[in-house]
Amino acid sequence: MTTVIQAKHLTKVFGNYKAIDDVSFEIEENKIYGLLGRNGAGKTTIMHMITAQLFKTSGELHVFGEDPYENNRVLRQICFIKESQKYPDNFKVVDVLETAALFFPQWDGAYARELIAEFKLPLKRRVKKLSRGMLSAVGIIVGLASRAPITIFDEPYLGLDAVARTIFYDRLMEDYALHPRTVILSTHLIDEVSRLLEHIIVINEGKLLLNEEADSLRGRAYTVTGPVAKIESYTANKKVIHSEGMGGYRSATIYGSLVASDQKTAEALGLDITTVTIQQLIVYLTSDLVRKEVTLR
Ligand SMILES: Nc1ncnc2c1ncn2[C@@H]1O[C@H](COP(=O)(O)OP(=O)(O)OP(=O)(O)O)[C@@H](O)[C@H]1O
Repeated sequence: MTTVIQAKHLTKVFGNYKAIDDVSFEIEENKIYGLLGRNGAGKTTIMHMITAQLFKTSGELHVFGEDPYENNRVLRQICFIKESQKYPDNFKVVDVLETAALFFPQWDGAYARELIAEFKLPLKRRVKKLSRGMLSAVGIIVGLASRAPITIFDEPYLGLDAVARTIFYDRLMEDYALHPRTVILSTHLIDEVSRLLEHIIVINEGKLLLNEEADSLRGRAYTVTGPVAKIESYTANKKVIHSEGMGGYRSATIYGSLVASDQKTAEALGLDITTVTIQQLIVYLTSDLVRKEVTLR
C-alpha cells in the first residue's frame, strides 16, 4: 500500500486554542475515507492543512511525500470541494468547467458534460444565480471530473436533494471503480455514505478518536433490549456506551463484538439483539457523557 498523506503529531493552534492536538494518521492510495466528527471537531482545519490553505503549528504533514505548502506539483494532484466554495462574480457554469480543465491534469471534459446533463445544470447561467443545491452540484461535478489522485469533499451537498445525493454516491462509486483514486469525504450524513466508506477517521475535540477500517467498525457495537433487571445483569462488566429506558424496559448499547457466548447469554435472558450503524456508533462515542465513562480499547 502506498501512503499518499502522512500526518505525525499534527497540531494547529489558533491564538491559545488548540484546534488540532497531536493527531497522527496515514491516508493510503486508492481508498475512500470518511473524515468524521461533530461540529467544530477540527475536520476542516485538517483538510485546510492538507490542501495548504493553513499552516500547521507543529508536527509533520506530507502529501505525496512532500510538504504541500506552495508546492504546485502536489496541489495540482488535489481537488478540494467545500460547501462554501466562492467563484468570481461573472463566472458562468461553463467558466467553472473551463477553469477546472486548465488546472487539473486528469480532467475529463466529456464526463463533466455528462454530469452537467444528469444534474440538469444550465451551462450558461451565472454561478451566483444558481440555487443552493445547483451550486453544490457544480462542486460535485468538478470533484468527480477532476479525477484528482486525492479528491476531498467537505460537506459537499448543502441544499442538494435526496435524488441528487443518490446520483452523487452512485457516480462516485462507478467512477472510482474505473479510475481508482483517494477520496476523503467529510460529512454528517454518515448513514447515507457509510456503504461507500472503506476507512473511517473520527476526530473529536481536535484529537484522533478512531482510525479504522469501516468493516471492522460495522460489528463493533450492538444493542440489547429487555426488562431492566435482566439488562443490568447482562451488562455488568461490559462497556455500555448508550442506554435508554422506557417503563420497566431498558436498551443498552455495548461497545465490543457480540461473541457467541454473549449471544447465548442474551438469548437465554430473552433479550432482543440489534445491530448498531456506524452513524449511531460515532454519535454515541462522541457524546460527552460516554467519553467520560468509557475508554476505548
Ligand atoms: N481561523 C480560525 N481562528 C480561530 N479558531 C478557528 C479558526 N478556524 C477554525 N477554528 C476553530 O477550530 C475548531 C475546529 O474547526 P473546524 O472548522 O476544523 O471544525 P469542523 O470539524 O470542520 O466542524 P464542522 O463539522 O462544524 O464543519 C472550532 O472550534 C473552530 O471555531
